Amino acid sequence: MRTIHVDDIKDTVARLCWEACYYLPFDILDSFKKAEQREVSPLGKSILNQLIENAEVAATEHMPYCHDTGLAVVYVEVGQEVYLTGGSFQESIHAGVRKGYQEGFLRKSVVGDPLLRVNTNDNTPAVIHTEIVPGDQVKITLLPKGGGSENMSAMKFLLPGEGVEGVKKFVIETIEAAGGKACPPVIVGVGIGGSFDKVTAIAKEAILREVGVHHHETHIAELEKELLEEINKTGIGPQGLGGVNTALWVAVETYACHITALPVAVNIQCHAARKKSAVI
Ligand SMILES: O=C(O)C[C@H](O)C(=O)O
Repeated sequence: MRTIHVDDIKDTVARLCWEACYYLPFDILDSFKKAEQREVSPLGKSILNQLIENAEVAATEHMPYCHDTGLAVVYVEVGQEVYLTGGSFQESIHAGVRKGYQEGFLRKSVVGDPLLRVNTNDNTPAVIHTEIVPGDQVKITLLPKGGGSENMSAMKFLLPGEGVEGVKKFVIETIEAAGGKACPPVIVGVGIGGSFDKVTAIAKEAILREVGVHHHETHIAELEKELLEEINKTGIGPQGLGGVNTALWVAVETYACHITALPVAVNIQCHAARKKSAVI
């Protein structure tokens, strides 16, 4: 067994909060540059250049890439040979978010009660997904999820007979309904299968996948390519002002499901596609 103190988890989460919000990942920045080269709309090109410049300024000035520094979604893979000591594991993650958002001067975007709507003023609580995995390490991934694109995400139970064509139709309808409100160019995470809860979980996991990496199964990789092409034919374009870059990438994750069901979820990630991991 390896002993890890929960304060290490807290400090790592805190660091990941501001690192994720200041430094856009390389794969996302690279996808902006490729999108700028393909873009045919002068306005679209200008927007993509502004996104690239914005990312560079945020990184050099150590400032948030976007004013919406998101709801902190935290994925933790805990090795089954790890002994966590020093207090509550869950509380150490919330404490890390509290510390990271305060010390990193990140906007606090969480209300404690969805109906009473009073800001918790420290961006807690986080949304925490924990998985027990082999090994003696703890891997933490921070996904600060912006509100605008999350609001445009959707889930639907299709009839199994609707098949892959039904899935494509639902994804395109969701992207068209989102239009400019999801801050395109977006990353589109699609979940297919599982249950009501699982399908949305895998759609969100999909947006964490590196841009440029397709699903390992050929028919799913083909679906990703077709969806990307169809989404970019909508003409919504950068910031919804027209162009050939509505999405930078589409990632599809699947899971087994009930014989009567074909659940589909579309989790839209705005161009502020922040994600950062660390291993303890
Ligand atoms: O939360 C916000 O500031 C706005 C939001 O991210 C949006 O996309 O409109």
